[in-house]
Amino acid sequence: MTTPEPQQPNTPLSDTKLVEDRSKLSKMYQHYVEMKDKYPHALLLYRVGDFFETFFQDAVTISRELELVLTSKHGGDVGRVAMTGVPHHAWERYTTMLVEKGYAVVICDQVEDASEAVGLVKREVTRILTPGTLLEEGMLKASRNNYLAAVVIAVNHWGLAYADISTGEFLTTQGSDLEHLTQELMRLQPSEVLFPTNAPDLGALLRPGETSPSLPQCLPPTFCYSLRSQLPFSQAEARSKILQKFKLRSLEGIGCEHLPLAVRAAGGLLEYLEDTQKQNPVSLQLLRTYTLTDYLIVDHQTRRNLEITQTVRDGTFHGSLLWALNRTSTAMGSRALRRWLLQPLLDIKGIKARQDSIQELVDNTPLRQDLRALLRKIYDLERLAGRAGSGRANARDLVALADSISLLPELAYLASEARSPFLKALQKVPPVLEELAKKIQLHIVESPPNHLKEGGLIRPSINPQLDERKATVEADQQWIATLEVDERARTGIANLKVGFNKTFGYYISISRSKSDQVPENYIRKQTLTNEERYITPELKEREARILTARDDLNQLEYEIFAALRDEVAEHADTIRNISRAVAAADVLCGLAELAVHQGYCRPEMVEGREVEVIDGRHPVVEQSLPSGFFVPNSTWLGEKNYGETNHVLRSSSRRVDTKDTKEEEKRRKNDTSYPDLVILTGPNASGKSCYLRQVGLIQLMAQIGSFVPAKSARLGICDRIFTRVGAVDDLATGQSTFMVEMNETANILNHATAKSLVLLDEIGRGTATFDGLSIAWAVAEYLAVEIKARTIFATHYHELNELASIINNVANYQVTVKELPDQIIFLHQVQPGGADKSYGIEAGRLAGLPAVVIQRAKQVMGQIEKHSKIAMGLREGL
Ligand SMILES: Nc1ncnc2c1ncn2[C@@H]1O[C@H](COP(=O)(O)OP(=O)(O)OP(=O)(O)O)[C@@H](O)[C@H]1O
Repeated sequence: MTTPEPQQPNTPLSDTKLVEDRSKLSKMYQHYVEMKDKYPHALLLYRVGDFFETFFQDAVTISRELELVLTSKHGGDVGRVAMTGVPHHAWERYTTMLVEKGYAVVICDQVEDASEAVGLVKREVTRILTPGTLLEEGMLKASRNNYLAAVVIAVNHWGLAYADISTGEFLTTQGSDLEHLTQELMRLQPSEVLFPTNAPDLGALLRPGETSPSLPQCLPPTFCYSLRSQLPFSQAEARSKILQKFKLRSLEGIGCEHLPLAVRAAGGLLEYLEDTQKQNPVSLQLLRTYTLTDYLIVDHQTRRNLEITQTVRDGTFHGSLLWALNRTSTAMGSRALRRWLLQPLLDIKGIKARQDSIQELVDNTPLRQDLRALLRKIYDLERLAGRAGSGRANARDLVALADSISLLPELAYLASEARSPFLKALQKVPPVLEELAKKIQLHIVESPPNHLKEGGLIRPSINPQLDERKATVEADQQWIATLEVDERARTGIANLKVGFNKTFGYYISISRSKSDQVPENYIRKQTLTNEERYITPELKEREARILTARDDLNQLEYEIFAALRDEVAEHADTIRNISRAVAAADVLCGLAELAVHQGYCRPEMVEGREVEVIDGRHPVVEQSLPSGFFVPNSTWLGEKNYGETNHVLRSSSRRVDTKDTKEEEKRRKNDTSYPDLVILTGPNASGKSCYLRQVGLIQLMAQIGSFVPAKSARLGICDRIFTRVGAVDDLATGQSTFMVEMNETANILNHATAKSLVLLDEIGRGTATFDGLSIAWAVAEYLAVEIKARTIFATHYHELNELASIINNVANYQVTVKELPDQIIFLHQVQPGGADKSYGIEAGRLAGLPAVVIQRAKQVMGQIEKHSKIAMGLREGL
């Protein structure tokens, strides 16, 4: 903790610690400092009239972060205090910016009417916002979950729990390999991670990039970490917290009774939610335990290299796989598709169930189109239920919820003939929800205002007391409305007006030239340049009645609304269950639409290891190129008898033409023996990387149950997909390009199995040619012989083509080009055989290297080739 520097005289106080004697502060600041003491690590927004003000150090931080003017205000006998503020109606916008920057924000609001307060206005903390505990619509991204995670690490084991309080999801797991914990956090991309510690910075929220010695190395520094006390994370505390929250007697039923670290993480997370959401406890679904091995493991590198949710180049959504596949119609659907893509399945039955639904929707175009048209009208039921469940929904939320629920019977009707289980799940709409929707529509006006305490929410004839109060207010308002006409007639003053302002209430306004004509019962209240304002005792009496009646009316409306919201809250889980079914149906409708429009096929999922793709395409590049420009390519991998039956592909470095590919395809029909490892060679920019990624993406798409961009496909299940693509310096951790490459390669060799799919692009490039080639050779050999993982190894080391003649389960493929006398044409076709040239100089020419450099490069290459003994040496030596 740093000691504050002494303050210069006359500069405003910018640190509460500098206030030596708090009694010298004015009353309000004393209260402010008291509150700030309770939340030293958060920014405190303190309501003063129409503003949320911040003082002392928070004012300095906020003015810097939000680029607001830093001013100061008299704080009592201590002099001036640093201050900045935001208008109260805009708090959500400013808070969102602060939370996005990784700050926790505490809202301290006025909880009594300032005009009725005796002494200091009563203020209380009404909301604590941290990155992982947001519920407000404007603060959340519709297309992705907002996860809060909790991590507990003990010797050789870890526990991880996570929740999205806006949708109610709550899951926990436990593992032993710390690498898996890191990967799981990278998959979830939580907005905030809780970590128990005994360190003195307890209670701090570390923003992304900020470090603390109490955080273990395996936790990626890219997230926000809230450092919490150990106690709620202890086994006994955590267990009882879970039992109490879900009214359970044992954890056996939810599968974590024997997973102490999973329990500790989940309990600690619940305690944090209780602590930060005191005013409105969040509603969560029953905790679920999951196992990492239930899903295809796609590590962070691979997810990045395959550009699943964002591109590598600039991190944008546009150009990612999710972008190419997303045809969903609802926010729930787009979140679900994202989750599916980040957690592909291993279970063939589960995959086939999704495929069956897609097939049904592909075959039945009217059903697909009708469902999609209806889904587009459905709001985010999942998050609406979440807000209602924790008492934060406003009247517009309830109307949106009711409108969406009332579309569900129509959805059920459309799905009534459906055969596949995912669509059948839409067939049952719980009657209680229909009743609830009707009740909301009956009670709340069609377009209610945003504010809940200013009336205008409830329809007439719902509550006799409410109608009565409304009638009184209306009668009095009517009296005032006719007063103007009556008084004009009575006084003969044609420009007499009745007006209202906040300070004086109702008044009668008369131009000064007519002031000698005012009747006797008028009492002068205010004189302006051109007019005089008067009141009458009767007018004031009416005014008092109107104001009190209106307050009562608004209060009663609010109470009726709140009771209705509580009723919705009781059914939050039911709404969420049906919204999960809607989300899944939406994803499947979208995937079916995509399959139809992009000409995808249903892959046959098999128990074996084969990866057989006929005329596959890259799902993203295909959509980015003009129609018909993408050249489809086939893939054959993963059948163990390869070497014994195959002779064609083992003839290395052979150039083949299209006829050979056709023959190869014909031969393949009767022969299921495919290599495990393919050495893929070809000129620069010919399409090797694209092909490599295409194979990975097709496999991944198949394991989420989607159809795939190919003429046909037969695919065995993969346990992991690994990629090693491109070379990027990891400056943040001080690792060189080559070290990053070697670390990633080591990870692959240590974790890949015969069921994995390994995609390697140019291993060994970042070092001297001999070292690089030797490493590449040894890595390929290890993968083919020791692990027998299905592998595509793209390389410019043509020497590796020799492996095919030495190892049975290795084959050579090349991406072909057409060579003309003074240029090459990229055919982007993958064919059997190995390439013997890279045409790198030609690529340099196309990129615009000066002609003299190209000329000189050709000369140098001629000489090097003459002297090179690399290939010969390897052939003889190995
Ligand atoms: N099958 C294909 N059909 C049409 N265009 C393709 C195909 N494959 C690749 N391309 C185009 O060729 C470009 C180069 O492809 P890619 O980056 O895969 O080449 P590469 O062989 O890996 O090159 P290098 O060895 O220099 O890394 C891509 O940007 C893509 O637009």
